[in-house]
Amino acid sequence: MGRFIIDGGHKLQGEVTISGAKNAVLPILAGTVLADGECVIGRVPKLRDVRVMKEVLETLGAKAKSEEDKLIVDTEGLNSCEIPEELMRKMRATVFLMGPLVGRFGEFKISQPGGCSIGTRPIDLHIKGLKALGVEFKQGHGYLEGKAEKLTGAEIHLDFPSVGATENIMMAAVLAEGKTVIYNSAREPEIVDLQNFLNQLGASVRGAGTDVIKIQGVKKLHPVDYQVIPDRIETGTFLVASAITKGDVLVKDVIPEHIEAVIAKLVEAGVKLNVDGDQIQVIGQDKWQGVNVKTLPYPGFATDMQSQFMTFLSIAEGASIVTETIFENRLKHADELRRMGADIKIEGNSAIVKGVKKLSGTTVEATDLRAGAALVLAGLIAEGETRVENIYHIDRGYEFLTDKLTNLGAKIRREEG
Ligand SMILES: CC(=O)N[C@H]1[C@@H](OP(=O)(O)OP(=O)(O)OC[C@H]2O[C@@H](n3ccc(=O)[nH]c3=O)[C@H](O)[C@@H]2O)O[C@H](CO)[C@@H](O)[C@@H]1O
Ligand SMILES: C=C(OP(=O)(O)O)C(=O)O
Repeated sequence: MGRFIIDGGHKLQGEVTISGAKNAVLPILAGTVLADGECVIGRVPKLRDVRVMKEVLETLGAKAKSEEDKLIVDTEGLNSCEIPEELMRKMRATVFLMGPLVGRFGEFKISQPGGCSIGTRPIDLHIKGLKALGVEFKQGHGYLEGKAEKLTGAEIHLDFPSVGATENIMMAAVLAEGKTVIYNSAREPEIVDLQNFLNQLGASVRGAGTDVIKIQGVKKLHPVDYQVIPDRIETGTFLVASAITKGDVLVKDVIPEHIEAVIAKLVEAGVKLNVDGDQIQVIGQDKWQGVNVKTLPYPGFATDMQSQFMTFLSIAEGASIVTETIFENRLKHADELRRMGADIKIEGNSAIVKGVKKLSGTTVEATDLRAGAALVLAGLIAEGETRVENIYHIDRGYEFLTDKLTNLGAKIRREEG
């Protein structure tokens, strides 16, 4: 399974460059199916989820090869619309293939997607949206089939601004006949990135970044070169890593507007940050205050930063309340942080965190991707050695994590087996 072994207590210092965004590149790679030919996607992070997406595309008949930080995907030879169950189970983002496959070929066959154990994560809103465009669904033993003779634009009201449902509907609608309007759409930066990619392919999508997205269907799309946005969650994780070790780190190649909510909370807690263009300098402080955090859809505080922030608050001065409103089971890291000496009590969907003076190293388990990141952060400041088990979760979302942290002065190594 593999583990990280961290010797805590070292200040992080220096510069770190942020990789491409996992949550932007995955729908974009799925979206390459829409264009018949070779797309060159740039700033592709080397992550487990990206490798799975590449394997899925190859299973469908596409050719995909990596060149430095590029992934070249040729979807001309695509000859299957069925994703095998063992690949579906490997990650959540396989579900993004529904929209592109039905858009280009009028059909798909998938099974329930995998992903982090942070909640039940139904796909009813994806299905509702695709149905509105004309997709007929058939559910069998462990599979879900979708077919459409023709896709027709529709007005779709999402009950919740689901990121994945918004993306799937966008990708199905670009080749539908007529106009689609998605109301209460998700506003995350990754949606804007997908809109930009689709429009370069020749689609007509407007409004991403707001809660109404309008898509005018076109007849055909063509392949392009495209570069994905930097990862705002990796950015936030390194800001916290610097702050929590009282370090002094320049975080480079970022889009600060994408993590304003995290920056605002760090500043409220007393961390000094200098934002300058696409760089953020974190100036380490000896102490910081507890603050309350509530996760919300963008532009609110991202659920994907909640765990890492909880580690930060676990050694703040005073108490904090962390409330998780997006996923119903995303506070599991609290148990592991408690093993390291944190004082955290769970009440419903909130964690009451009372700052302690120090954490101490022990063996802890990553229960999901960001919980794993939170434990790595805890390991960086803990007294003694921390062993973070099940790091395959962390490999889903952080490129070159040990190298990046080691370059900043952390003592972290990976042990396989
Ligand atoms: C690959 C990717 O981009 N993953 C991100 C995406 O996940 P994902 O797209 O799965 O997240 P959603 O925005 O869809 O989910 C948010 C909430 O809506 C619920 N829901 C969602 C769809 C649906 O059909 N029915 C339903 O009830 C979910 O269970 C969850 O409680 O956005 C999340 C919220 O910002 C992030 O944490 C994930 O990192
Ligand atoms: C929950 C996450 O990812 P996914 O939706 O791919 O499971 C995440 O990136 O924190």
